[in-house]
Amino acid sequence: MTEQTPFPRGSVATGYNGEGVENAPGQDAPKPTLADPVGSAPAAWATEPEPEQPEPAPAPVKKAPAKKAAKKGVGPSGLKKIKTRVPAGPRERPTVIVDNLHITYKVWATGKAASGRNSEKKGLLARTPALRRAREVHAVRGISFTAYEGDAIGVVGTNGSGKSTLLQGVAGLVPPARGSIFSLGNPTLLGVGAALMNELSGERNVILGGLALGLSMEEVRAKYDSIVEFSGLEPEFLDLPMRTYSQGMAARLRFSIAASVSHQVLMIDEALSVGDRQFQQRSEARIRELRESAGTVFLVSHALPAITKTCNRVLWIHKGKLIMDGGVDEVIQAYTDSENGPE
Ligand SMILES: Nc1ncnc2c1ncn2[C@@H]1O[C@H](COP(=O)(O)OP(=O)(O)OP(=O)(O)O)[C@@H](O)[C@H]1O
Repeated sequence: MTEQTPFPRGSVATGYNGEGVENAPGQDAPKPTLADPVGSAPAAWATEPEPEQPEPAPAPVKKAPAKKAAKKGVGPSGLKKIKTRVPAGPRERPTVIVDNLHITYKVWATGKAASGRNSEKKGLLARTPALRRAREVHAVRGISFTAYEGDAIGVVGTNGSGKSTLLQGVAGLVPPARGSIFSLGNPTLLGVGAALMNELSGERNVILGGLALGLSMEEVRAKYDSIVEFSGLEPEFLDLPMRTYSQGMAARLRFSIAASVSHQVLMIDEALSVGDRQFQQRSEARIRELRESAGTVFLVSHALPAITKTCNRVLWIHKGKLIMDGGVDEVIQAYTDSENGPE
């Protein structure tokens, strides 16, 4: 479990110079230009930087073996540092600016979260002080990028590299430890775990989900048939509680509800991989439409072909750092070729 704090909202990012972004992944990415940080743009929110904390004493730097250190362009993680230019595209207006974002989770060594003062005093752990030391997982380490209207951004990386955490940060579900996130509108995160009500029928969940997305009852009624049709669920299932659905069926319904409205920023975390082939094709086409309607779509997936077909840009994350940000072909190629690439 994570330790969460209320997520401040408020100021606004406008006037960003929307040119191609030169990115030295995870390290020397340029600072976004934020003119008029408070006020006049469409509804937006931003995290507020935390008050300055004294920097902890630097950990002793482990020297890389002489042979490796001599290898030009290779960072301490053993990954080749690659500078890329994000391909010129429909980059008029930024929709998401992530500036030097750090996200940490605090967990007890036993796997229990540091959920409150009392948890220290309760149970067996209280008698075994060595075990109940909190551990910090630094899941996102200084990531910076800017997303633009019309961008469909694939996010790739091995298991545990920080992809989901990054999207959860952008969605405001986990607070940044450091850094800032600026966004137009409220980014919608569609994950496999996104909550619908298991005890309610599919039909009720379509209505509930539509209302939760800000549609009026009339708009939900008008979209109802197309949502059900898109999901491909047999009509008889719509009367049954969601808990009787398979994981794939539930994921299809969730995607269909979320994709029925245009989002300024829609983030999809592995939700596509659970549907069948036909549904995946429909979903990929819908992502392209959403992107064309000037929204920004983020797609976290281990299915590289899905990313190749739907995205114009890819972020490669490794151990919480942005390794590469660029066009689909070059990033997928570098990721696939890397020893830190797909398992
Ligand atoms: N709720 C949590 N509490 C503590 N640690 C977490 C939590 N969620 C993720 N982590 C840790 O943060 C790191 C990044 O995890 P994250 O789920 O973001 O990776 P991912 O790239 O999405 O992985 P995958 O491809 O397996 O879904 C991992 O080390 C993981 O163990």
